[in-house]
Amino acid sequence: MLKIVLLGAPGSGKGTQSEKLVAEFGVPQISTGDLLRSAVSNQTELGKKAKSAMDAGELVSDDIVVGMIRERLAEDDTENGFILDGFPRSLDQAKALDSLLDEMNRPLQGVVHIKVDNEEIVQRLMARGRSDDNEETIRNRLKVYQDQTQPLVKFYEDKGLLTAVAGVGEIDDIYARIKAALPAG
Ligand SMILES: Nc1ncnc2c1ncn2[C@@H]1O[C@H](COP(=O)(O)OP(=O)(O)O)[C@@H](O)[C@H]1O
Ligand SMILES: [Mg+2]
Repeated sequence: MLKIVLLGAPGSGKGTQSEKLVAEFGVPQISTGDLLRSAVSNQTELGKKAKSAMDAGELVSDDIVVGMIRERLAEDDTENGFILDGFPRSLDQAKALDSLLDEMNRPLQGVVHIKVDNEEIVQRLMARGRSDDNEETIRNRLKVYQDQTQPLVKFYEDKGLLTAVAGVGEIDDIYARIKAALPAG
């Protein structure tokens, strides 16, 4: 059983580290960014609504992402847990997640905060070069992260759920730190 949130700036390595956790623990990674990008490329109604916010590096509306998470968590493969990547991204989303997990009687076990400093983040995102990774969007996403997502550090700290790990160095070394930070049970 592993029910965790990976918290960290865009480009902090949440996706990379999730893949390794998925392989080892056999629970799915749930990435709102990946779900949204797939909705955009499939040109669904939801994708059409989300696209402009994504292109601008803004947050997509809560009703869209919370609805997506609600549906995804209802699927059978989350029976043994989940790794949330890129959600929650604001206090409102964190509170929505709390009540959702309450409803389902599946409380969160822990939150791992992958810490990488801003300069390194900008370098990584510029190198990644996804369509929502141009310089202006990157700058805006970092601002959105600082304003809206960073407050989650305190929110989860206050709940006694947060562990921070250094997100720099070799991927395998970071993974070892994350494993050491995982909640027991
Ligand atoms: N929880 C969320 N709430 C609102 N918007 C989101 C959320 N997750 C992803 N998005 C949208 O999708 C974009 C890409 O997200 P993501 O793939 O998680 O980026 P990264 O992995 O670089 O942090 C975000 O900039 C945002 O527009
Ligand atoms: Mg990601």
